[in-house]
Amino acid sequence: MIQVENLVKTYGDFTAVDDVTFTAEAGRVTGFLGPNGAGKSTTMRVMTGLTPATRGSATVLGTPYEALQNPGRHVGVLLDASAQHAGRTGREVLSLGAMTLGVGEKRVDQMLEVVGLTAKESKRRIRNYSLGMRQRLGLANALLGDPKVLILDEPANGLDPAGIRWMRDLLGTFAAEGGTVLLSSHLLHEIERIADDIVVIGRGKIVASGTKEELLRPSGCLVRSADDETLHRVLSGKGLDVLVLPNGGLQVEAETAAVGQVAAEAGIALVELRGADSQGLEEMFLTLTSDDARQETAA
Ligand SMILES: Nc1ncnc2c1ncn2[C@@H]1O[C@H](COP(=O)(O)OP(=O)(O)OP(=O)(O)O)[C@@H](O)[C@H]1O
Repeated sequence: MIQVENLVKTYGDFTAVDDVTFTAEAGRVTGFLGPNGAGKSTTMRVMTGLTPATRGSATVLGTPYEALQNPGRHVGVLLDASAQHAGRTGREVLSLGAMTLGVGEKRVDQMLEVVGLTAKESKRRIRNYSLGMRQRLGLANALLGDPKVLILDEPANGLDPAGIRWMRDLLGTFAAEGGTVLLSSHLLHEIERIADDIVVIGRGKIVASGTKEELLRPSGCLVRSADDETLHRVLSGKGLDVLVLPNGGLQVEAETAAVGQVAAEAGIALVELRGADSQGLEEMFLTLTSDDARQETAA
């Protein structure tokens, strides 16, 4: 389990992580999402003892990372697959890791097999690895100490479709066996498939967290009428949240029966009235972080 409580990280007068609280539970995969610069990597760096917190705390298995004895036996970390020593071979990196952790060389062979790096590839220098191969090696390194917790920053980056599916299965099995997985990713469709729980961060603050089902549950209803403008005014007048949909019609945070009643009282004929569809993760993410995302502007 990972617990982050009221975590604050400032750089000078800039607040990168602003009072962040969430839990990644054992036996579950938690997706950590946010636009560029939202504070995901900074939070993960604090969790893994690489950056000190300004205030608040992050604990892994109930203990701050830096207080864990032989942390690699408890927590597998992959924060930047490109940061591995380019002049070493994959096998050398894993062998050194195995020595530090006090696990045998046999574990190196096992992990190479788990991540699908062949004996020949493992003897190549990392500078000649593709990004996907570096990710696989990074994951092998993270798994080396047979940890209970995995903290992975963009692990799917650079993996081909088969690699992404392989990683999904691997992390799913790890969690099913009682492990805790926290992973960040910009691949929202992937997160939607793999994550049990989702935490969304925007400009250093948590903007949503909960189970995937809770967060993606449809809410409210869709209504189209002969006079949407008047209907909008009447519904808003009743204190209901109303959103004008780009392709016509309104989304209202209320039961269909209540909306029908309001429309009838106002004498507005309805063309369509139904429960809202479940919005996908991408839609939810863009809605929640629309204020925080950088706008891509043409030069
Ligand atoms: N050492 C540092 N000094 C100053 N500012 C920093 C430092 N590290 C991170 N930041 C700033 O903190 C903010 C959060 O950065 P962070 O890398 O955590 O974002 P992120 O959510 O991981 O983004 P991305 O999706 O782009 O990887 C950014 O504005 C970044 O510029």
